[in-house]
Amino acid sequence: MRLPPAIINNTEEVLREILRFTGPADGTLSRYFREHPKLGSRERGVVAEAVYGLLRNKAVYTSFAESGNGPTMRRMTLLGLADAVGVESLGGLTEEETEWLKHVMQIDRTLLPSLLRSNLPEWLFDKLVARDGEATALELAHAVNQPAPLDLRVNALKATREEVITSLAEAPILCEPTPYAPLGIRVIKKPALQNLPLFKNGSIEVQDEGSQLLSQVVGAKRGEMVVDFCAGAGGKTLSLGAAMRNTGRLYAFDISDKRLAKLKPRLARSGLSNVHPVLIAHENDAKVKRLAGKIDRVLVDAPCSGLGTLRRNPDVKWRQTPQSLVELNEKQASILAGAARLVKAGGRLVYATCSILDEENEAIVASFLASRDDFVLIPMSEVLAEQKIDLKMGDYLKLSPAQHHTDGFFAAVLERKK
Ligand SMILES: C[S@@+](CC[C@H](N)C(=O)[O-])C[C@H]1O[C@@H](n2cnc3c(N)ncnc32)[C@H](O)[C@@H]1O
Repeated sequence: MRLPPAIINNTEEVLREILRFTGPADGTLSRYFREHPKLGSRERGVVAEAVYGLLRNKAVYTSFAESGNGPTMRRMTLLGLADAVGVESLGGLTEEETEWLKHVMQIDRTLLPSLLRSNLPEWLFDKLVARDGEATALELAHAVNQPAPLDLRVNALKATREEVITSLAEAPILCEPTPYAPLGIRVIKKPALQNLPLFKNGSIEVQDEGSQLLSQVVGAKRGEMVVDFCAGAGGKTLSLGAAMRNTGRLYAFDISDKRLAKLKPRLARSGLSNVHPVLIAHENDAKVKRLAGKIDRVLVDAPCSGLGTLRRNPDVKWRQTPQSLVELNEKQASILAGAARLVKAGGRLVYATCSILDEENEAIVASFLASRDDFVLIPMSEVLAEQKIDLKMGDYLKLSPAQHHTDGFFAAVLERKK
């Protein structure tokens, strides 16, 4: 069935706003849908798919849109929509538009110049090529340009992975165990989960396999004192609390009360009672200093560029700049130094990001270690062996959408000498 012609105007309207890049695309899209309640669920789905497709392929679509006649933004919109539903499903096109769309959708994109084909901003593509070579950079660019699968984590306090898989199959929801994370499940299509009893009773949470692995390398155990220093809405807090079997004490620090507020209902579902959310003003807050030298494990899931999550947030690549990276690097180093004072002798500090860039990852860890001879790096290969995770890594956890089919994550484990 053809889509109503009005959907082109809706998509163009929201796209115009999103392409100003004044805030995250998902937030703008949700607000637009709230303000346009008459859009049905099918239409919303199509608008969202077109917008995300366009953000993923913005470089190529901009160059296509510059060919042909008429306003560029309309042609960008048509490309996003044609990609989402096919040219035949679009109503309200002129004959010329139909012909033009059919022509550009057939262009062999593998023949385009590398930078254009990567759909990355030039500064980022150049950085990746300088580090990995052009072929690997293009492979990564291709992998981050695909939509992410939906991964779930089983809450081991409430169910086993096998029980959840059986129960999902009855729904029926097609899924399979994730290859590396022992409690992960990859859902084949993307059903609405919110109303499933398994979700309501806290047996499952949505969490990318990479994020699950990152929590696991923290190695939090029963009865320990643990701090999740940048807890946000608590994706990793929940997995750490479950790994501690709801014992010990887990502090969830963050400077954003909005994000910590989102943790509350998730905590209620999870059945965890060992988690203490704490709003801090900054990394040197007196609440941090009071716990100095007392903590067994500290996770710093640092604020970062988010360039490892482009599969979910394709707008991020157009919103980050070399300048914003410099500012993030200063913050990352300062948060790591602030969090380090919490760690007791023999305790561990885990520095992590969802970035694929060395300057947010290895470089921050190297400069921390250069100034702190009371910390040593524990090679990730050892940590993974301790955790019985079958993944080949060197000193660091470096997960890549191209190789591991997770979001791009980095983690380093540092131990305070006894
Ligand atoms: C990558 S996000 C955390 C995601 C979260 N750990 C999860 O798994 O869902 C980084 C978080 O760091 C917080 N943050 C920024 N500056 C901070 C600081 N100085 N101290 C503590 N948290 C900070 C941000 O509010 C944000 O929630």
